[in-house]
Amino acid sequence: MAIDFSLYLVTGRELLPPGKEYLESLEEALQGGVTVVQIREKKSDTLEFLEIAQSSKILCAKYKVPLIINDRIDIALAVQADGVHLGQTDMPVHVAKSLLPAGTVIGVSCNDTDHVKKAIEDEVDYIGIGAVWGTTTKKLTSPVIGARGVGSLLQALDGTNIKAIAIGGINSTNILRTLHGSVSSSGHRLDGIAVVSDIMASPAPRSAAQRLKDTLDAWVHHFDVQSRVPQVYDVETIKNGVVKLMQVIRDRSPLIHQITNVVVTNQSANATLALGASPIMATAPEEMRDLSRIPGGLLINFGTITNKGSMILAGQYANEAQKPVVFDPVGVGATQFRKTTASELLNAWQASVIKGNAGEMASLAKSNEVQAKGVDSVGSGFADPVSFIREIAKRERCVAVMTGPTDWISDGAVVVQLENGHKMLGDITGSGCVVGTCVATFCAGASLLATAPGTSPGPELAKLVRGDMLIGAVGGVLALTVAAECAAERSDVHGSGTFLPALIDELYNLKPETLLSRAKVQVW
Ligand SMILES: Cc1ncc(COP(=O)(O)OP(=O)(O)O)c(N)n1
Ligand SMILES: Cc1nc(C(=O)O)sc1CCOP(=O)(O)O
Ligand SMILES: [Mg+2]
Repeated sequence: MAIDFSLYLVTGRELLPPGKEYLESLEEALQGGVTVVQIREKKSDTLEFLEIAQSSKILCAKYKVPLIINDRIDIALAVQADGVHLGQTDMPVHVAKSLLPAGTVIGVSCNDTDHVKKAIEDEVDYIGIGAVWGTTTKKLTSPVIGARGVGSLLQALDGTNIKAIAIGGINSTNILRTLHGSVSSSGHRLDGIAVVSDIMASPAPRSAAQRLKDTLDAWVHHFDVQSRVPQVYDVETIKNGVVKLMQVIRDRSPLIHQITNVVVTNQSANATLALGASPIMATAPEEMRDLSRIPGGLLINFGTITNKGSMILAGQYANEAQKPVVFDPVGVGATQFRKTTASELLNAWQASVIKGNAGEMASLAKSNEVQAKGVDSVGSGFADPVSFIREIAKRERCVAVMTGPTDWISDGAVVVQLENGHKMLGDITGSGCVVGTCVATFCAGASLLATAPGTSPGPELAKLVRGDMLIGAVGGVLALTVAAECAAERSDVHGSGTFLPALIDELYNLKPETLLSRAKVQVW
């Protein structure tokens, strides 16, 4: 039997909120888009398990959704379930197969590659990979594996038809990260996610399921259509796209929420205003949820790393709201603490853009080709920056921006090379951080453009991060580097002290025609 595993509900009656009946909750979840249901009854005796399985089967049949039984072959036989789910210490697969009718779907839990190898030998139909994230629903016996851990188990399935579902702590704030982050380096991806508490503990299971399903459907569309048929970019498309975003930002003034470092807070806020957007430099965890609901973009510049909790929350809420998240891992190569924090953040949410200098990007890619010194990189750069930036974008499943005398930007397919800027940018503090601000502002513009009244965004735009993040990233870098050229040429600029205010002025007065005529863009 072919099962759609995309949104796999595993029941947990003990988690129902007060006043919610089990069958009412199950029916609402089915209406919200659950595609397969597993009955998991860890505390019931046999009769109660049987009755719950029977009543669930009737409801699932009404919505044409298959039913799977956790652990118990006898219950599966009694209710003629579509399948069983077995853990590593449950009945061995070959014994279960000898008892169950041919065609019964068999799934097993896998936590490491040996489990996956055995599942392949046993010719199971699917594996449940977990736990991805921490969960309070079940006492875990192995450490959580994170999205990247899922990817290495997925790779072990290459060349088989076995389906893969991730489980453990998945909810609407981390689903995007779970899906993107788990794609293996061979391109193997999940067939679905399994969820207990995000649906069962919800007072509104229909909308909880619907939220997850919407993201899943958009993900499948994005993966199947967008990634296979990448958008075609040429220099003119890019330049015109950037100019359009300049106008959108000035017309609609998106809110740019920035968690950044104390050194650059003031100039970042001023640069945002100069571009026509609205800055808010909020760091309190209590306001992260509210801010995510306002259209715009989020910049996380981890500079002095003082607000890690808020950075995690802000990114997760922005993912949930499908808003752009721009990550600037300032000085990430400088200390072990920075490296650990960067990977913690990148595991917690899905970045739309990662921006750094050569040293920072090398550190994220674990490459020794370019070294970092403090927040600066040393050396002459990468021998093959085109391949490097494309690979890091592919690996992180986002747009990657590497700044320097030449700026390199990629979405994993196309690579854009920019040759604008002025050496005086290196004479003021935090010019790299302000590039991050400009990128976040242009990405917010791209997000607003994709959802403007009168446009009809396809499902991939409506549900994943909205808008063209590549054009957003190029726009942010170009705006600042072209403004820097204009500022440096002014007769009232005598050194770094006069350069900074002139730079803000030039951003404020930047005209589309100036940008179009000065932009030095090459596409690879
Ligand atoms: C889809 C899915 N994946 C994993 C599990 C866990 O099964 P198991 O390891 O047998 O643990 P229990 O659920 O029995 O506690 C699952 N149930 N479903
Ligand atoms: C039943 C189960 N199995 C897991 C595994 O890792 O095998 S984690 C888990 C519980 C998942 O619940 P929630 O979605 O509420 O976190
Ligand atoms: Mg079990």
